[in-house]
Amino acid sequence: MPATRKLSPRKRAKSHSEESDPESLHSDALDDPPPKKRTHSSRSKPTSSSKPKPKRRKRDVNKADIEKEEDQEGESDVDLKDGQQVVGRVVQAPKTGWVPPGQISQNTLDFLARLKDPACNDREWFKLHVYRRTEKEFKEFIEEFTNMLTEVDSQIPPLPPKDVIHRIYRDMRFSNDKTPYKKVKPGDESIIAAGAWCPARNELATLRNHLLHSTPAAKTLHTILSSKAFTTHFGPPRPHPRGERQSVFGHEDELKVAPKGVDKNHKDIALLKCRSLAVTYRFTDAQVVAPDSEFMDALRTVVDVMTPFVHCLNDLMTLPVDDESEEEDDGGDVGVPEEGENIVIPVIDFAHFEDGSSPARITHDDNLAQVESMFEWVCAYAELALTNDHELLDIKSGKLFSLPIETKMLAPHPKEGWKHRGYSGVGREQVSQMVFDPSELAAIRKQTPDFKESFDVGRDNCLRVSNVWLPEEVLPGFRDAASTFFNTCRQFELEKLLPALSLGLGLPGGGEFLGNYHQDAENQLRLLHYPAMPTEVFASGERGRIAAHTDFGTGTILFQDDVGGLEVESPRDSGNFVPAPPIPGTVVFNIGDFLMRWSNDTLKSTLHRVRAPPNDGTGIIKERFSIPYFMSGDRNLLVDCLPGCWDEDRPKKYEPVTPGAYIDMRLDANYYRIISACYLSVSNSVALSGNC
Ligand SMILES: O=C(O)CCC(=O)C(=O)O
Ligand SMILES: [Fe+2]
Repeated sequence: MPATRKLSPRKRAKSHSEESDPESLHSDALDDPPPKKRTHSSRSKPTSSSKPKPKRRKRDVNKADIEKEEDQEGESDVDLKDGQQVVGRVVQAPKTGWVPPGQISQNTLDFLARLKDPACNDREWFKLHVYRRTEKEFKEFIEEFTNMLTEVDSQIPPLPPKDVIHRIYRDMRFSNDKTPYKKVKPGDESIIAAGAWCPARNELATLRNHLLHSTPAAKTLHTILSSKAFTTHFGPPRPHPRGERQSVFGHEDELKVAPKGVDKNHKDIALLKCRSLAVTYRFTDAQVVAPDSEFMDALRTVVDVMTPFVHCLNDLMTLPVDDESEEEDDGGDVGVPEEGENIVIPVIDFAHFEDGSSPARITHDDNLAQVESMFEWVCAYAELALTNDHELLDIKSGKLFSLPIETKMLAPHPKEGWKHRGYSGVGREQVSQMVFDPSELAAIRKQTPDFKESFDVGRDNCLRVSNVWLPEEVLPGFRDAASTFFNTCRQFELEKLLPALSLGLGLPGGGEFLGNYHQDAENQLRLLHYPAMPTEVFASGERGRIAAHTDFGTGTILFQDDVGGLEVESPRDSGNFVPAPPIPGTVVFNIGDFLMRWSNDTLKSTLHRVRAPPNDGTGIIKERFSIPYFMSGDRNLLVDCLPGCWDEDRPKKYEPVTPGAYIDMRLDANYYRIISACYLSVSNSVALSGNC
């Protein structure tokens, strides 16, 4: 409730001196205990013996406000004795709505919110509305917070609140904005942040040196950034596709190009471009003012996750890089697991899935456990009874690509980029990972394109996109074999894979949930050929057969021959690619970006790439054949976050979207010259094999 306060001459003198010294406007100085006695009389103008009006009464609007508020409160009458004048009115803190020490009240948020209003952000308003109570509340909160912080992180010194709370006064000397107090952002924008913000030059150099040499500390950083707790709070360990904040990425000071002297294809280039390595966690106002110290508990959870990150950064910025432990990262040894890595890509055995015409169920508990474990993994091998059709990979597809180019061009990929059917020659497509900025795309496209050719096949009788076939006499039986292969994949998708995923995610409908969204899917089977190349082409390590990317859709089943070179990023160690070599009788399944979005990032799409296999001494890197089968949801069904993948603590991160709109957006980024086939990226690969 507002109250007028009379100031004695002594007080008034103090107030006058405060005008010229913003620091003295601190609430402690101003908001003295209320006068013991308040008198009521008509509000007096200063008497002739009063001192002149203070200069700072510069804004009539405030005067009017004061009068209005005083009148409203019926407290406009103040008996002024000689020598007294009203220099301001202190608005008392609300009487209700306060909370026990260690919590934040709505009163405090309201006060901070009003500071954002320029009409309030002036000294007069501040003096009149200083809520000493709010400040006290915040100091008590910080005291509790520091106790919690020092309990969780023993490296943090227990400093008193006054030493850690920022002053609210702005330094206006060099600013056009002359509002004196910092404007906090009201409305669900409270954050806790941790990390290294604009580290000094030497510290940044040391940190980058660790990354460049893949030191143990750098590996620890990757492990932390990719850990489940960290990604749940701060997002996947890679830059956001639209440059937004995600994990440590997306700060304004990030470099656009590689730091001087650093290879732009370095596996840690995204981290090397960061100048600040910091993460932020946001709380809604409702969370901040939640009763029973819920907010402090929530902060503790986040601090728990942040602590190893902070310790690791301290190491990265201070520990010298041990020359002995330097590992040259020339990219030439990709495909060979690093020593001590011991990474095993699980094999998911679908043998226990029921067979039959009705949607398959998982009938074996162990099997369900395996499916669940696949969610923790980038890439798993699962069994799929496609071994017979596999000959298509070796024979038909081999024959197809050895035809003369003029013959292959009898089934050209349509000019419309989105019609992913028919033949695309070497260099038509270059896979770019989530780059949507036109200038960046142009730069990527200037690089030599991926050396591969492809033939895309879709479902027969699709009205929107028809297949483009070679004349039958050119390659007899090819059309039949490719269609059969497509149908086998489709059957596996509907009867085994989608039910397994639905059950593994605990979706309603007994395994049928995801299948219902994949009824007319315009999936693509892509026959891929990477021609043999002289070793020198890959010698620098800068070029691979296909650049690191994630696939776009629900997921991809990927068949590969025995040449090798496929690698997937370890889910626990961002930037660390591990080989996913062919395992006889299995295929690889990867989860795509759309399913990641659909599942509110519960399932992670995983980066994969194809590097040249190690040099076998012949001077030639062997050709490679592979066949991805890209699965995507029904184009026009609007999908919202999957049930069970969001709740109050895990709010939905994405707007509903149709698979069609999402994939079109991704595909736009991928093709150049003659735009060729659809490219859906795989992550969380599962390899399928055996006798389901
Ligand atoms: O050739 C391969 O094994 C990988 C192909 C691939 O990732 C893709 O086409 O999306
Ligand atoms: Fe892919």
